[in-house]
Amino acid sequence: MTTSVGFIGWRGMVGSVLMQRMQDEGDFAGLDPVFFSTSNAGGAAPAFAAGAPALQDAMDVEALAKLPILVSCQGGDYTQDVYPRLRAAGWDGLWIDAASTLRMEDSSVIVLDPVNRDVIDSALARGVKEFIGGNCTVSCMLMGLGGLFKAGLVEWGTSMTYQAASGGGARHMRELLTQFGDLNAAVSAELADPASAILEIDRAVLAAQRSPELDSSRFGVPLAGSVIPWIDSDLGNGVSKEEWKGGVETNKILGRGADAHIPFDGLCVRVGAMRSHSQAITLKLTRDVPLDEIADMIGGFNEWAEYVPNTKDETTTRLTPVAATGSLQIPVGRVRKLAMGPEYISAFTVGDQLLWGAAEPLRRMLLIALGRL
Ligand SMILES: NC(=O)C1=CN([C@@H]2O[C@H](COP(=O)(O)OP(=O)(O)OC[C@H]3O[C@@H](n4cnc5c(N)ncnc54)[C@H](OP(=O)(O)O)[C@@H]3O)[C@@H](O)[C@H]2O)C=CC1
Ligand SMILES: N[C@@H](CC(=O)OP(=O)(O)O)C(=O)O
Repeated sequence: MTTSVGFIGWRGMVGSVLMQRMQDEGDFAGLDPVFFSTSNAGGAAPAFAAGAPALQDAMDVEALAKLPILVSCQGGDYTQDVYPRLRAAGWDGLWIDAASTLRMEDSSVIVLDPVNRDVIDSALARGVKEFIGGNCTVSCMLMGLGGLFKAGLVEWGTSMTYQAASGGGARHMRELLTQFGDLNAAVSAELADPASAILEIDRAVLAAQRSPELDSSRFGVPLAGSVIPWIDSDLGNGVSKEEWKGGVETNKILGRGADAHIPFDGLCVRVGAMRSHSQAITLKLTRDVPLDEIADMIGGFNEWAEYVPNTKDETTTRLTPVAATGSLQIPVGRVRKLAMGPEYISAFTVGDQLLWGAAEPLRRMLLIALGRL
């Protein structure tokens, strides 16, 4: 028997990675996919889905409500607008979503099954209908370091992130590349001349970065050759929404109620990496644990967490966005005891935030809902 599943947002950054993973894993077998669009209703369904009907209007609640399962990677504004109207129209199906809109609702579960399969299964048994992918940095962090959290070893943690342009979506990646190109073009003649003065090049690049001509419409300020230490909205108390998610989502995924919250906080920073989010983490452990035991707990937690020995060679070859992108593996390295005491450890982890940070938990949630995983 085939199941009809509606896909919204399938051509965006997260959606296209999800579509690729589903093709790679043969997940479309036994599915009748129906594709929706906010911009091209009536257009052709994607070529990989032979036989699928033409694109349907993603704003058409009646069309959406015909499907028993909907998977949305369209974004938070879309969820906020359409989801309540779907429920108001009496739709009783399963909603699987990448957006943050519903994550902290009591009615929803944040899905990251290698960490919280028990939470997902009990929610399904209770009739929960909202399964939401977690924030990318949180999901990648828990995929890598979840073994320490699950062992009850983390008293508190802090994470300083280095988040790639792709976290903003397809158009943000294009903007970063365009900026790199424009900056290069501003000094290409001088670069070609080994005798040209580096300070002249530096001045010309800075002038191009500060020029209103440089397209910064997506990020708001230049990212190429710079960093932006604020991600997502301003909560008005000095905390960015991205930073707030780190604490609340970590605890919700782990199923820890208010009385058992693990304090987790830090600063979130956008950097000019294309894809894959990195984070430097400090953990205060509940007791002094030898480093080799910590390494075993990290690497043994799931088949994707990968302990990277704390040497310069291993770190620089395996622990970068360039090394991690496109892979489901989550390398965790730079693990050492800090000068503050034997219970304080550092770690650095990188994860392809479009895989474990976004598409993969949704793909697996769909398989769980279909009884295939
Ligand atoms: N990017 C990330 O790392 C993560 C994102 N998320 C969440 O996932 C949701 C979707 O994010 P993301 O995929 O990054 O968003 P995108 O901006 O890449 O895509 C969202 C939608 O934008 C429309 N769109 C307009 N122009 C383009 C274009 N040139 N190329 C592709 N799509 C275009 C598409 O809708 P249409 O086809 O209808 O026109 C698409 O579905 C958001 O809620 C986000 O917060 C969650 C975790 C990580
Ligand atoms: N905010 C993240 C990506 C993202 O979309 O996260 P969330 O799904 O929590 O809004 C970033 O920009 O890197």
